[in-house]
Amino acid sequence: MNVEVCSSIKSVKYAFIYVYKGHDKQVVHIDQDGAEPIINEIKRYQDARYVSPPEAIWRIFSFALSQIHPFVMSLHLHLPNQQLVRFSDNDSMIDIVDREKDKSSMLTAFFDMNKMDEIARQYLYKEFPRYFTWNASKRCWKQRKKGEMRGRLVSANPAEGERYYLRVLLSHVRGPTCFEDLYMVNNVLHPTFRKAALERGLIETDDNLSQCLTEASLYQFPGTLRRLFATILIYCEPGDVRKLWDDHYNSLSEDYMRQCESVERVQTMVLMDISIILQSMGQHLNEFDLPMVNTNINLESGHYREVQEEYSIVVDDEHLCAKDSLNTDQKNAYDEIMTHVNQNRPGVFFIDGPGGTGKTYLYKALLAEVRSHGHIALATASSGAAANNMPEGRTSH
Ligand SMILES: Nc1ncnc2c1ncn2[C@@H]1O[C@H](COP(=O)(O)OP(=O)(O)OP(=O)(O)O)[C@@H](O)[C@H]1O
Repeated sequence: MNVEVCSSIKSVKYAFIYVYKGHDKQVVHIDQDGAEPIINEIKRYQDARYVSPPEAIWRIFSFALSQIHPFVMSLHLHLPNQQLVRFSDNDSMIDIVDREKDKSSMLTAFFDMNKMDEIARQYLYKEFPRYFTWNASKRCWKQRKKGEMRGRLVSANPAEGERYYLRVLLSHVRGPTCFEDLYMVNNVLHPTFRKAALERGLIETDDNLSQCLTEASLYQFPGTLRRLFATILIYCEPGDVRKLWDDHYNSLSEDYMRQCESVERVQTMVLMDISIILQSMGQHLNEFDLPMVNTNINLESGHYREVQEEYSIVVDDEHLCAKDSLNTDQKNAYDEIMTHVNQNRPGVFFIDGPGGTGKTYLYKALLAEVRSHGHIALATASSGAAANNMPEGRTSH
């Protein structure tokens, strides 16, 4: 049995990736006899997914793939009159606009409930599903009698402007009965949610931006966080960019840190990623107070980042020496496989043996040998636990 111990919410983020990333699959390409196939191994590796027998059985029997307890409800977030409306191709535009039902959303119904019910006013929007149930057909909230539910306000990026500040306000203001209540601070009606949030002291410092990154780092992966960081630099004008960088560097570089041992190289890779995003938005890295990119580090030798990562694997001396202590069966397999590698001949080998007979030991010796010659050896397994047994092993999906 594989047991995963999650010690922080961040570990949970990685555990859940398997639930949400979609099922495994395999891509097969059949070439015509005699035709010289064009093989792009990297693309194949990126595209190929694999349906393992346990997963196939699990799906054939329609066993549940995941379960959530307590249920989490995602709460609508929209600006005034910008709620989502559903319609079919044949509906007339006038009917769609006039349809009373569509004027009500979870958010406006939350305002309506606050108007009617004094008790409701003590809760934040995100706390609402705990005490009220959402009736989707009648578009209204009703007092909860049983069951458990948590609310999660859908995320908003600071680059979205007003929608983001509306989210900030809804996360702090209890009992609003309409959008105007959120624009209103100390009896002054402000023209924007941003101004109202500022007046309430919710966004007066970079704390707010830092909080946004901290919150995002709980469920977003480093690539998305780097995009968010670049977006913040451009649209949110943080006062102290270097502090924001220092405080969130670990989250921004989490993936590269796992793949690469050189601290300087990791930093350069993160900065280069951010630089590319900034350039796509018309700005340059050197306009911000960020560490200098070390131009001596060449990241361009491979077209694909995956190639770069594979080349940067450091081979363990112990694994390099393993080839000298293989037993006879291991040595036979090793020689056969290495002969194919050295003569550049294709081949598929199946190594079988009872538990503890040295299969992984052999893989380590093979991986070290191939990698030490500057070649790429992809170590994959169908489960995370098995992949972890091999140096730089990965789960194949
Ligand atoms: N030729 C060898 N010389 C020294 N130690 C070895 C050799 N082959 C295997 N071992 C050791 O034996 C133990 C079991 O080997 P290994 O983990 O490779 O087995 P396995 O077949 O992969 O097992 P499982 O199927 O349970 O994963 C390990 O501690 C490994 O270091």
